[in-house]
Amino acid sequence: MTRIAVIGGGKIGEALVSGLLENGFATKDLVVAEKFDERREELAREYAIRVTDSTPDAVEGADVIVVAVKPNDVDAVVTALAAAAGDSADEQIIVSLAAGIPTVRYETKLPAGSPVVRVMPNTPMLVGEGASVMAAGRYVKQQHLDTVREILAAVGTVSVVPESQIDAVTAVSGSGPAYFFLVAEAMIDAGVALGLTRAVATDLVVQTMTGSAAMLAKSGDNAADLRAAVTSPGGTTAAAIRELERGGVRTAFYEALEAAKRRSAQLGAVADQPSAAS
Ligand SMILES: NC(=O)C1=CN([C@@H]2O[C@H](COP(=O)(O)OP(=O)(O)OC[C@H]3O[C@@H](n4cnc5c(N)ncnc54)[C@H](OP(=O)(O)O)[C@@H]3O)[C@@H](O)[C@H]2O)C=CC1
Ligand SMILES: O=C(O)[C@@H]1CCC=N1
Repeated sequence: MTRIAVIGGGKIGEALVSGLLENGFATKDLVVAEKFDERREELAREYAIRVTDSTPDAVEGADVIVVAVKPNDVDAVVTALAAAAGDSADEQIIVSLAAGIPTVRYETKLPAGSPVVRVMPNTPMLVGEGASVMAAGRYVKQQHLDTVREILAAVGTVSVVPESQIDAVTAVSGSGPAYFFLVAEAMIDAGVALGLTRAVATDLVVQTMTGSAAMLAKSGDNAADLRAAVTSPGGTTAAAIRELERGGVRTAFYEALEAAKRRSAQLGAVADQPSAAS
């Protein structure tokens, strides 16, 4: 089995570990490096995996190294990986989950030829329903992508795009769960305002979201047609949609996703980085 070291045991690191363990990966094949003492204890207790405070310790003997720290912490991790790389005889695949950080940022510091796969995952991988999108770095071969795909496929769908599209992917599916949670939160509050108990409103919203997503995935109809099918002439849905359109919901989504994509690009833009060609 592939041995995986996860650097950063925060929200997305935990979602990955938890999803992998739920889906057939063995505790002995997973190790997490995490800076924060309490968090280390929490992860070790919850998942019975090895958790260390040292990146060099975690990556020793790993086939795949997943970097799951905040974008600002990536450079420090890459420096540690570069120092540790000399100790490893075997090729290790680096998988970067950090929003915005380009593969070249790793490649310029790691030993020449290091395979770096940039991945944008999302938190539903915690329940095996993630959407992960991979982009290959300069030295990545098909066999590296196959290995990473096998890991991510245990926790959801996996697709591949050119790295130039990863900021857009981040705006759609990386941040996407937050948009749906926001809509759910607003609908639940609105249901409560109409007199439903919070428990009833929550159950109804969750099931309506689940059912709607299942219809989109399985019916073969597109979103516009499915929405039209709910909207009876002169009925309740038409009255509601008119208010949503008046509130600018559609424009708000265009603007929101543009802002997310822009922010992703900003996170990766560091003025003094060498160019990909150097
Ligand atoms: N959350 C999400 O939905 C998604 C996140 N991502 C990406 O995943 C990355 C992590 O995000 P998220 O999990 O939300 O962030 P978190 O802050 O929850 O987790 C990062 C963890 O890494 C720890 N850490 C920092 N530096 C090191 C280090 N050198 N060695 C070991 N551990 C370290 C942090 O500790 P401390 O807090 O003490 O610094 C923290 O516990 C980000 O780059 C983000 O862009 C991608 C897709 C979705
Ligand atoms: O908000 C963020 O920056 C991260 C990346 C995608 C989802 N969460």
